[in-house]
Amino acid sequence: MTSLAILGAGKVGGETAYLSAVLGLVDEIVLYDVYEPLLRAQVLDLQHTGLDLTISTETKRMRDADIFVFAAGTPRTPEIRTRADLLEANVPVVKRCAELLQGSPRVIVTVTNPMDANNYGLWRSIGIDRERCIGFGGQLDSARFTGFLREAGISAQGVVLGEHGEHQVPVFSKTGLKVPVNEREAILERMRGASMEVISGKGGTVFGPAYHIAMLADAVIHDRRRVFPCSCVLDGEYGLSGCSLGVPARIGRDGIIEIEEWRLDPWESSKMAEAGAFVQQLCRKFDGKSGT
Ligand SMILES: NC(=O)C1=CN([C@@H]2O[C@H](COP(=O)(O)OP(=O)(O)OC[C@H]3O[C@@H](n4cnc5c(N)ncnc54)[C@H](O)[C@@H]3O)[C@@H](O)[C@H]2O)C=CC1
Ligand SMILES: O=C([O-])CC(=O)C(=O)O
Repeated sequence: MTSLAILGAGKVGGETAYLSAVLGLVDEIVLYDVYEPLLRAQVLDLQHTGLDLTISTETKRMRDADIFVFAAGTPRTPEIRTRADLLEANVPVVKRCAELLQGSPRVIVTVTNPMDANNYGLWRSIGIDRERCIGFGGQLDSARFTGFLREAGISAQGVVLGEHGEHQVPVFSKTGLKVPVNEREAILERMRGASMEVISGKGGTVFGPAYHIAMLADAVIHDRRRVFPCSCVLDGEYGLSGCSLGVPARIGRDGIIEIEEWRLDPWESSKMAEAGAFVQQLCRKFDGKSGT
């Protein structure tokens, strides 16, 4: 039996539960939200699909899940400029989540923003192996990057490392094409605003995150051992530590199997260093030192 636990049954948590059920990824979904009427409605709505699935709302069961998705907390509205601006609001939710997970599931996927800092915070607060904590966002940024490349007439699979936020690092060197710096900066600026266009129009990003979270869950559940751009707690990789940051990581049933160290060009390396310094400062919030 495969069990998926999701904390936060809102837009992303709810859609992830639905998609995982429809794709037949799991036998059991453990769903919880502090807002009881929403939780009840989401459970009923899932039950009304008629799919052969056990649905539980018992938080104790989350600790035994094969994969746990942390999607609880405050999302952005058009008034909240950056994901990092959500830190103060979501630190207490990270801490509550850590208390809930004491026994801890096999693999944890952090979605709640600012995702990189929160992934680091969960890892610090629960005290488990860093390989078991995966931060989600790089796949989504990479899909957006691929779309912008296509619009610029470049047919290549885009990969984005760095922060899931203003300090994204699109890896142009991987496309095999020479893209001048001014063109890189123009694409990067559009990438920074990509999700806000969706948030302004429909109140939040839903299909994109849910699809890619389900693909990540699939890699864990089926031990795919594929490389995903995702946020990992770093211990010297890319010259960084004291943070979780987007890097290429091979994902399997127990989480992160290995972090690949790609050769980045000078523009990418300097963006990666900036991203690291920025996220390190956010992560200090969880080290008991003042960060923001
Ligand atoms: N990493 C990524 O790529 C993405 C991250 N996000 C982030 O995911 C988070 C959730 O986004 P949405 O689903 O759109 O928000 P939402 O507001 O629709 O859902 C969040 C849910 O969390 C619940 N909640 C709050 N505190 C809780 C607690 N202590 N325990 C259990 N439930 C709690 C709320 O009642 C709410 O239902 C936000 O921080 C958002 O910024 C959203 C999209 C993509
Ligand atoms: O932009 C946001 O606040 C939600 C998010 O992380 C995304 O869709 O990439």
